[in-house]
Amino acid sequence: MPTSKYFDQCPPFPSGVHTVPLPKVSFEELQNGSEKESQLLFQACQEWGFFLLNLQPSSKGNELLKHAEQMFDLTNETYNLEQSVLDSYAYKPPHDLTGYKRKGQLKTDDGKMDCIELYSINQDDMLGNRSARKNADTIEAKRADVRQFIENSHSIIGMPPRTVQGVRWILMLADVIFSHLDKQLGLQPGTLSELSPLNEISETSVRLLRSQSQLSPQYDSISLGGHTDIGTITLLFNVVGGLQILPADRENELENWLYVKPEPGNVLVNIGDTLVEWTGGLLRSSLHRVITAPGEQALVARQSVAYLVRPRNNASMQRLKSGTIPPVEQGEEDETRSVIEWAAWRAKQVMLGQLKSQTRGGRSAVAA
Ligand SMILES: O=C(O)CCC(=O)C(=O)O
Ligand SMILES: [Fe+2]
Repeated sequence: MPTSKYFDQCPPFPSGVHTVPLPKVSFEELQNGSEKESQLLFQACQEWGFFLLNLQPSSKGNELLKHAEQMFDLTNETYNLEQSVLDSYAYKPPHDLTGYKRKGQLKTDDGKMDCIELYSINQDDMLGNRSARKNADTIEAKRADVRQFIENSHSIIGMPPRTVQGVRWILMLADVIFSHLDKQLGLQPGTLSELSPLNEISETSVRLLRSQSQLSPQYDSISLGGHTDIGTITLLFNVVGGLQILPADRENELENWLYVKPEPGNVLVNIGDTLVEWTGGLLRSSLHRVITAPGEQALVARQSVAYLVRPRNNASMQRLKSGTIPPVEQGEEDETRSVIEWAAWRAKQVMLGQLKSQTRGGRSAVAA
């Protein structure tokens, strides 16, 4: 979530709604190599597939919060554009998900249509790894800010920063998270980072999301249907509530979903399906969705910013090998497709209704 500026502008998250007791992991402790924090992170990735990462008081963490705030400003500027202008940057599913998706184009769990707008910005476009796309003017004007957001986020997750002005901070986050996951999974240091380098083509994106305020809120209205993220890891910044997680052992019924309470100074981190595949189901990718914000928060527009990390397109989906990751057993099929082939197959399965989004993974580790 960004710094408190955006929190101060909206009504408080109400008490009395059911929230997920998500573990809070300290980024500074992870940077310092704390084994306790490393284990907390790993357990959260197994039990919930989600955790809150407290970016304060780390200076690198605070830098990321400032960049996230710039992305919130960019979201505001972009959604202030005329509808016809936004529509001229429309995404082209299923092959090209970069660009703008207006509300009402996706079916939600209850058979109704979504009410969220998305604008996806392609990482390679921002970093210059592929020829530049023409994005909305607001985004074109802020290419340097977006690059900076990507670089800083990436470094927090786990990719060696490249000397591209701006993008480095988001990448730093990834570096830290992946190095702890490498350790807990018994992988060689650098394994996960090397699968997602910034200078190789991937489907990684920065997504700006917005749903409008409601005058007479319908609290059970689903803005974005239940799904898991397809990539490795997602960093999600939000201020207004509405994000919900379905705990692993629960049926998909309204009362079973739990809200995530946005916390100033924190970023929400979640595991995607690729890490479930690579770890033979050791890590969990949880079903989540967006519903009308609770209480008075429904009366204001809701925006969020997601950094959705995908591995390089030519990486393999094959299970990683270590003393901790369960080996492929007899009768089990090992995945041999590349990241890009697997993603295309999966998108097709979902479109044909043959693959239902559901929580996956969370299996116990083998004794090392
Ligand atoms: O807006 C949110 O809080 C969630 C967005 C999300 O889950 C996604 O973009 O994949
Ligand atoms: Fe998601």
